[in-house]
Amino acid sequence: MPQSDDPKLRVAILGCTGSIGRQALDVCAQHSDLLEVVALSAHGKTKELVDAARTHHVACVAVTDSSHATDPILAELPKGTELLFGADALAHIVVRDDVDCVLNAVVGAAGLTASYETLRSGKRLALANKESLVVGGDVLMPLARPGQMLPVDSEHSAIFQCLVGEERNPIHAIWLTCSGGPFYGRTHDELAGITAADALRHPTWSMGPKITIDSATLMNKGLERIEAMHLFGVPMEQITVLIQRESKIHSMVEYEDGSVIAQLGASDMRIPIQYAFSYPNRWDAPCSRVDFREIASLSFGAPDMETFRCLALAERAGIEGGTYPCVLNAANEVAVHALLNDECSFTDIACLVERALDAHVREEAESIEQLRDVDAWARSFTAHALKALARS
Ligand SMILES: NC(=O)C1=CN([C@@H]2O[C@H](COP(=O)(O)OP(=O)(O)OC[C@H]3O[C@@H](n4cnc5c(N)ncnc54)[C@H](OP(=O)(O)O)[C@@H]3O)[C@@H](O)[C@H]2O)C=CC1
Ligand SMILES: CC(=O)[C@@H](O)[C@H](O)COP(=O)(O)O
Ligand SMILES: [Mn+2]
Repeated sequence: MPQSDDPKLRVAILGCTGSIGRQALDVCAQHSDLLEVVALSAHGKTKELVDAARTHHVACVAVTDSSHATDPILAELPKGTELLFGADALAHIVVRDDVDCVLNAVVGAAGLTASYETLRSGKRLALANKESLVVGGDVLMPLARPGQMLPVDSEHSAIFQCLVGEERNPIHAIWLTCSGGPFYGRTHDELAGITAADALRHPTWSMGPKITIDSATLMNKGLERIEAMHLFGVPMEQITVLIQRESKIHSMVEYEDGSVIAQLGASDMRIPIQYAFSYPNRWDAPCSRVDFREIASLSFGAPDMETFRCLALAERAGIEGGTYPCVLNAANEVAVHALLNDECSFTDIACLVERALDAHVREEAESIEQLRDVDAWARSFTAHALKALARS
C-alpha cells in the first residue's frame, strides 16, 4: 500500500453518490497524496456524479441507470472523460488497467457482479456492499486471495483488525455489535403503525435509506452475520449479536484463552473506508477522534429475536445456506422498497421475507448466473405476495 514515496493507490468508487461513496470521496480528498480517484459510478444522480468527476479529474464515469443517458448535465463532464451506461459498465470499470482498488459502495444485490469481476481481475476489493457476500459468498470467497478483500462494513472492518497478527490462533467467538436501532426495547405490538420516517431515524449512524431500514428491523445484523460467516470462515453459532447502544465498540473477537480483542472508535464510516485503502498501514485520522473520558457508559444487551423476526429469519437462511440467503436478501430488498413507498407496514417486512423463504427450494450456490435467476424469482414472488397483502 502506498506510503508517501510510493505511487498513489488508484481507486474506482462504485456508487459514489451514496452515503459510503460520498465519504470515500472525502477520504480521497483528505489523502490526495496517497489516493487517486480514477473512475466513478452513479445510478441516477448525474449532477452529483459530474460534480465529483470534475473535482477529482477522473478518467471514466458510469451511469448504471441507462434512462439517465440523455441527462443534459452529462455534457458538462470534462473533455476526454470516458462515459459508460448500464449495469454492465461496472464490470468494464473494474478491469481498467489504471484501477488498483475498487470500492464497491453500490446498494443491494446490484453490486454482486462488480464484486465478482473485481476479485477475478486480482484487484483489491474494498467491500461495503455486504449484499455481495450475503448472496454470493460461496462463489466469491474461493476467488479472494488473502488480503485482497478488505471489508468496509464497520463491524467486519473491526473484526478484520482484531484478527491481524492472530492468523495462527483459532477464533473462539465473534461478538458482532449492534446498535439495536431506533426501536430497541419495543414489543411486537409497539412496532405496529411505525412509518418509514420513524424507521429512518437511526440513533447513531447516518446512512442510506435501505441499510437504515435494515438496521431498524435488525435485518442488517442478520445480513452481517452471514457476511461474517463468509469473510472469517466461522459458523453462525460462533457469531453472537451483542447490543452496544453507543456504537463505539465496532465488534470484538474472543480467543481460546478467554482474551477478547475489540476495535473502538468514532461512529464514522470514513475510518473503515480509509483502512480498506491503507491496509496494512494506517494514515492520519479522517474524522474527529473519540475522547473516552466524555462517554459516560457503554451499554450492552442481547437482541430480542422474537420481536425483531428478521434477525431470526436471517439466521435460518444462513444456517440453511445455498440459495436461501439470496432469497432472503431479494425478498428483503423488495419489502424495504415497499415500506419506503408506503406500500407495506414495518412488520410486513418479516412476513414477506418468511413467505419467500418458505416457498423456496434450496440449491447449492454455484454461479453468478444462477444467483441472478434465484434473485429474480424471489423478487417476483415477493412482488406478488405484496399485492396479495394489499388486497387482504
Ligand atoms: N451507509 C453506511 O454507513 C454503510 C453502508 N454499508 C453498505 O454499503 C452499501 C451502500 O450503502 P449506502 O451508501 O448507505 O447506500 P446509498 O443508498 O446511500 O447509496 C447507494 C449507491 O448505489 C447507487 N445505486 C443504487 N442502485 C443501484 C443499482 N441498481 N446499480 C448500481 N448502483 C446503484 C446509488 O446511485 P444514485 O445515488 O445515483 O442513485 C448510490 O451511489 C450497502 O450495501 C450498505 O449495506 C455498510 C456499512 C455502513
Ligand atoms: C455503520 C455500519 O456498519 C452499519 O452497518 C451499522 O452497523 C448499522 O447499525 P446497526 O448496528 O444498528 O445495524
Ligand atoms: Mn455494519
